[in-house]
Amino acid sequence: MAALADRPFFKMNGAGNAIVVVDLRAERVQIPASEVRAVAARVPFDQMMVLLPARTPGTDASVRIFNQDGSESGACGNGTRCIADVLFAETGKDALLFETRAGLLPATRAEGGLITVDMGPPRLKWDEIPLAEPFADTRAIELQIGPIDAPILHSPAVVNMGNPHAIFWVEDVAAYDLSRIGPLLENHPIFPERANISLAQVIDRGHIRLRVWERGTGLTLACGSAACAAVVAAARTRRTGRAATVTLPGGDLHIDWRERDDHVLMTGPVEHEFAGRFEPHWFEAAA
Ligand SMILES: N[C@H](CCC[C@H](N)C(=O)O)C(=O)O
Repeated sequence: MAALADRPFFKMNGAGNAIVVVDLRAERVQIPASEVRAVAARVPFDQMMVLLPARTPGTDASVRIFNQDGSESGACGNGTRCIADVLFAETGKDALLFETRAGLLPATRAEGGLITVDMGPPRLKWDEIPLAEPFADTRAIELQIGPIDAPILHSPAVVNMGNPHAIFWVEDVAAYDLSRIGPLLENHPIFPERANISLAQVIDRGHIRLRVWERGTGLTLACGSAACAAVVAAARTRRTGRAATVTLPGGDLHIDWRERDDHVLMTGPVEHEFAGRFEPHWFEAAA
């Protein structure tokens, strides 16, 4: 029988980012990519967050984060807020610590029912992104698409927030066909682990508008780690300060790149949509 068959799940969203939450803390289960894709075909999601038994003392759960195509991500800010909301309700705690492939992520309650996740420090060296070749300055790397003398997009900033991001500065985020450009850039050979691709428009020193093509998933209404990466990239080039609001198609996220410890804090909403159970027959072709 499929590992996920018959398991209960929650469908939620974080600022519009579509999240499925599966709680497997009672046992340690292997989840084949084919089963992740089988779920995505029935309950469309951007990420599936799988809670597994805590491994490190002091943590509340370990988490695996799957994209629609079955690939894994080290970080998902919006999904982490969703699982925090589920565990806040279950445990009555105000602070939680999750272990992901990218490290330990603390989550806390914020004002107005919002939730804050500490996404840790950004990684900014070329081999930490990772890029396929050395660049001394990741604030703007040499990369462009379109005609050589009239590029459609060029010179992105690159940031690793537990996952790889490229941010292209544009005058108007709505002026591009991101569903066509996104896959070309996601799979560009400069990104050996692929990348999440963002178009960012600076509104003012405290406000960015963002559209994201997510690695392994595609166009999304919101991507938390991309919002963090955009503010880091903006602050590094003095486009904004270290704290800014990021407006995504699905809602607003508040990002604060804390001076004291270099950590990036992301605050935003979560929403419960429905609960369900993965039907065994969904996985028949996935075996
Ligand atoms: N939506 C997520 C990020 C997903 C990133 C994933 N697409 C990858 O890096 O493979 C967020 O809120 O941070």
